[in-house]
Amino acid sequence: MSGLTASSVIGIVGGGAYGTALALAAARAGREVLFWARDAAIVTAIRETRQTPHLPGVILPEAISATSSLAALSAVGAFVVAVPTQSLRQVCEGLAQALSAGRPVISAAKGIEQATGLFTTQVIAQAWPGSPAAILSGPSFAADIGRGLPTAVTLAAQDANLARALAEALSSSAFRIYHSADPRGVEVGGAAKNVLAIAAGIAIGLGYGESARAALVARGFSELRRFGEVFGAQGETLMGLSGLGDVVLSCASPQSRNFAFGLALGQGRPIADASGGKLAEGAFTASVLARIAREHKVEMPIADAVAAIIAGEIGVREAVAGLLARPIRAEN
Ligand SMILES: NC(=O)C1=CN([C@@H]2O[C@H](COP(=O)(O)OP(=O)(O)OC[C@H]3O[C@@H](n4cnc5c(N)ncnc54)[C@H](O)[C@@H]3O)[C@@H](O)[C@H]2O)C=CC1
Ligand SMILES: O=C(CO)COP(=O)(O)O
Repeated sequence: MSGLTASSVIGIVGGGAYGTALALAAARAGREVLFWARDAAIVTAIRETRQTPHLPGVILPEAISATSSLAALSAVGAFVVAVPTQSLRQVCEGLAQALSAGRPVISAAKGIEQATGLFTTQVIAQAWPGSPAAILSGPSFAADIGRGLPTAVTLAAQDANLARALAEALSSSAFRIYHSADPRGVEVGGAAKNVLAIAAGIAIGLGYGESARAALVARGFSELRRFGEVFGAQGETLMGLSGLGDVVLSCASPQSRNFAFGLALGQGRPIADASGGKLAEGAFTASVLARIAREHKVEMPIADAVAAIIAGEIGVREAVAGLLARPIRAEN
């Protein structure tokens, strides 16, 4: 069904932290891996030292070969694309120009495309027509995967058999992949959790404490669930690894770049340098998430507040005061 065989090479597209971690995971699953990075320095570093600055201290096995040529990926059996959501279309268009279509493409990006409001599997379907799209998402820091710590994620595709084949091909004892036929549910969780993690970081940065964080996480998850329902996401998916699981991880740990970005905002850092140069996907997804919610008349006050803060329309204290002043209502 997937065309994958035991000897299929896995192509990892995206030279950053998560691409490197997923290359390692695939190699640990017994796969030969072709790792594509735009940045030639990353390719050289891997070839010469078996290391990259994105996962310091981790030695990459020989099963991982690195290249900066898209054409070199021609023999790959399935692709994993691990680039920022807002770059996904451009990268997939590049793949479409360089290679024939038809092989599965797994998105590892967590976000919504700003210009179109599309989820990442929809972007892949448009940018590389004829290549079945899947999504891999769930609570998993690249550094944890790099260290071989136990991690579990969800891989979803509309075709349940494809999702199962891909999950089996990439799983190992330390990196367990559950499969699902609810890609939209998985994508909603991954995109919305980043916005929620920024909100949780802001609350902690402001010194509002753990009770406030728990309240935000619970009310934010309620928003995520309402949003997911509009897109036909299954409740079990939203309550699973890619939804609740990733909300729990990302809202709890400064290791999350989104949480750390919110923390810095709460501590008074200006928006322009609060991310410390790191990718905080939620900062790009907040406005489009809030916009789509408004269009579908889904109430998402926490996402709205994060979007307004990032747009510079409101300060963090004012935003929290606005949330606390909302009318008392039934919990659901
Ligand atoms: N780092 C992590 O722990 C996790 C990251 N993710 C997701 O993975 C995606 C990528 O994140 P990271 O790898 O962590 O980010 P990163 O910032 O470490 O790396 C991003 C990579 O994408 C490349 N890139 C950006 N635009 C490109 C373009 N137009 N063409 C080619 N390459 C381009 C950059 O050169 C860089 O190598 C994000 O959506 C993130 O939410 C998901 C789970 C965990
Ligand atoms: O998605 C992640 C963990 O599941 C990584 O979170 P950050 O992108 O916030 O670092």
